[in-house]
Amino acid sequence: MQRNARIFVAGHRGLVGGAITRRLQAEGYDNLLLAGRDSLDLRDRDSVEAFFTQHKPEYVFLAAAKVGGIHANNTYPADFLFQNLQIQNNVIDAAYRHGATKLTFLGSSCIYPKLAPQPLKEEYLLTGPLEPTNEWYAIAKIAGIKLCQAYRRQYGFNAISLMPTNLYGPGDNFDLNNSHVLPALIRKFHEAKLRGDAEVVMWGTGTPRREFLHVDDLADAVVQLTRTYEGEDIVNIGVGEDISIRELTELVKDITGYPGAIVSDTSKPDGTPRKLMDVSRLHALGWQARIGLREGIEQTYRWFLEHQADVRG
Ligand SMILES: NC(=O)C1=CN([C@@H]2O[C@H](COP(=O)(O)OP(=O)(O)OC[C@H]3O[C@@H](n4cnc5c(N)ncnc54)[C@H](OP(=O)(O)O)[C@@H]3O)[C@@H](O)[C@H]2O)C=CC1
Ligand SMILES: C[C@H]1O[C@H](OP(=O)(O)OP(=O)(O)OC[C@H]2O[C@@H](n3cnc4c(=O)[nH]c(N)nc43)[C@H](O)[C@@H]2O)[C@@H](O)[C@@H](O)C1=O
Repeated sequence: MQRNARIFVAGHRGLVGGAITRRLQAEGYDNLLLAGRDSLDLRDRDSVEAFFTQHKPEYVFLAAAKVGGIHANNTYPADFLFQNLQIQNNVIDAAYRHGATKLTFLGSSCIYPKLAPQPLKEEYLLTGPLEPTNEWYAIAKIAGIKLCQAYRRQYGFNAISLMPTNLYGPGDNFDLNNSHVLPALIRKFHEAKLRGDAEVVMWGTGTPRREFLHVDDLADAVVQLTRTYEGEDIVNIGVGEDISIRELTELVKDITGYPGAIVSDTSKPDGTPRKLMDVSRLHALGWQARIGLREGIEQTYRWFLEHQADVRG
């Protein structure tokens, strides 16, 4: 990937797209194509076609998607399935037809069966039923993986698919209903501390286990693998360690300095009991996470404090 290559980061205002953009800029890539949803709605095939005709990106990072936590996934199944299929179909097909050198597609750990053995190996894809709260999103992501594989087999298009674990970091969505657990907890504890609330609500039982990767680590892995990995097989991107939601809640409480109690709302879904990535393929490709969870949450909390006025949600 030459420093002056035309690189389209789709979704550059999001958590992941923002981190990939920062990473590329820090490495001196100075020909980034950064059209936001206001000027380019990726659900619209004609607009995507016009964009690719005009700009002919050589590299495409597909980090635009309809994204949300367990509640959003469960509440808007049609949006998660249809919009994600539209975005990825339009972008992957246009990238191929307009001669892109490479496309990097991002899936998610939720593509694996709900009760798959742990840690989750890449070959467990399509071996069992999905978690019901996010099966719509997972089906779209699986279709994206398969589209990349099919275009590689039939047309020789160099599309790779990377599967990040749960992510967090600067630029996250801090909406209390639609975000993922980590930004939601940061905001809940911070606001409860300011208001002097006696308790903070943790959704579900606290027993599910999740793995969390800082988005700057993710961006590092995505850029490295885009440079070095060419293959049909998907690659997990994670840390290889997990934590229970109860332990995570205690950790965020400690970092934010909230003195009150934690209570469970068991009317909210737990989702998948455990999602721990097997990262042997990733390690064999020469990449390992660097940012520890406590350090990463502390840094994200500082970012939240500095940007509260413009956080999403
Ligand atoms: N966050 C996580 O924990 C994980 C994320 N991933 C994957 O990483 C990718 C990025 O996720 P993340 O950064 O967290 O999500 P965000 O919601 O933070 O960002 C998504 C981006 O996509 C853009 N977008 C959405 N719809 C459209 C559209 N119709 N046209 C143009 N742009 C659009 C959004 O624009 P706008 O701001 O205008 O809405 C936003 O910039 C996704 O593929 C997701 O599946 C994978 C695993 C975990
Ligand atoms: C990345 C991944 O993200 C989603 O899956 P998820 O991992 O289940 O997502 P989550 O971060 O929202 O929740 C993790 C756990 O945490 C608990 N929990 C406690 N308290 C809060 C809370 O306040 N907010 C949220 N959101 N969850 C909470 C919550 O009940 C659950 O047990 C997918 O839909 C899918 O889209 C996907 O790929």
